[in-house]
Amino acid sequence: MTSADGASRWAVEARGLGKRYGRRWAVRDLSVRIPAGAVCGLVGPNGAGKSTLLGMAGRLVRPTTGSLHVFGAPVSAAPGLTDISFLTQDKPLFPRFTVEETLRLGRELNPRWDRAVAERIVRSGKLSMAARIGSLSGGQRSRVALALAFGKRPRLLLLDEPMADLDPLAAHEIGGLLLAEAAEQGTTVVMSSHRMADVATMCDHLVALDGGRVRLAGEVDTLLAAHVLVTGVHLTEGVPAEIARHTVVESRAVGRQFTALVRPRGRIEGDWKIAEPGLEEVLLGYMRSPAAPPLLTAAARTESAENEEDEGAAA
Ligand SMILES: Nc1ncnc2c1ncn2[C@@H]1O[C@H](COP(=O)(O)OP(=O)(O)OP(=O)(O)O)[C@@H](O)[C@H]1O
Repeated sequence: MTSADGASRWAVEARGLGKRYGRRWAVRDLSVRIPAGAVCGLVGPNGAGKSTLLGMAGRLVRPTTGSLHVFGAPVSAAPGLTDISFLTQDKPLFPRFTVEETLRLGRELNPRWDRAVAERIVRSGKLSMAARIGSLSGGQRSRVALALAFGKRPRLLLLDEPMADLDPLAAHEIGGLLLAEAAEQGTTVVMSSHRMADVATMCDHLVALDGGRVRLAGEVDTLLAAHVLVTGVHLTEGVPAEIARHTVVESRAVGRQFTALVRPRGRIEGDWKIAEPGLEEVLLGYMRSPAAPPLLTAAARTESAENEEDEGAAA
């Protein structure tokens, strides 16, 4: 879909997207949208397919099946090259270059180079422009790599675990910087992370993968609002009938104490305590329960999937 000014509303749109390595699918039959302007967390256990999806959007990995559009154009189309900046997990930089030489290379390679943005990111870490990359700590290198990525002024910034080697203070500082720069430049950010706290504080959208498939996708607030935590006393085996009427993502009983993560289809009857779950509780519930049906909010569903099961507050 394109908006009135001709720009696509969707930064990323995958339909039936798949990537197979040998006989094994890393990403399988994936249909999902990420709106332009979103800061989207890409989460899931090791081997879920996060890097593969980022790699396909960043043109480092060629899809086996399906289609992938970035801002409405097929990802393979040449004109979009400068629109995308992809920071891979290994954050490749030349160790013998100084910070200044690294930024100069960024300027020479990128026609839309924004020197002020790149230098601001570097200077806010109190890095010397004369320091060699090889002499920097992991976190300091991450900062230079982010400066390069933002200096490109991409419309879509793909970050593969950008906070992985940062201490909590640096992660907090770089996270804030990233959000401020993204908001100022209108950049869409898709970042993979295992750090739920970062995702919860930074991201307004979420795509959760497991086994190469989407388990949850959409606005964080809408996804959270679609779930409740139900607790109470239950004397018999199994899920109580009044709970089983709803979509039960996960349930467990310890003694007489019953707990369930539920996508309610209307009011939950009975003497149950109902609470709002946190993002981590929802994500862990889906990761522990592979049989629970996936949930994509209306904003995340592609048209081909729009007639699929409609339930809960997220529909
Ligand atoms: N180049 C490759 N060759 C063969 N298999 C691969 C390759 N890249 C990824 N895979 C496989 O694809 C699956 C998904 O891997 P991917 O790196 O996308 O997962 P991930 O979610 O990013 O994991 P992590 O959280 O550990 O970084 C895994 O089973 C992995 O072994």
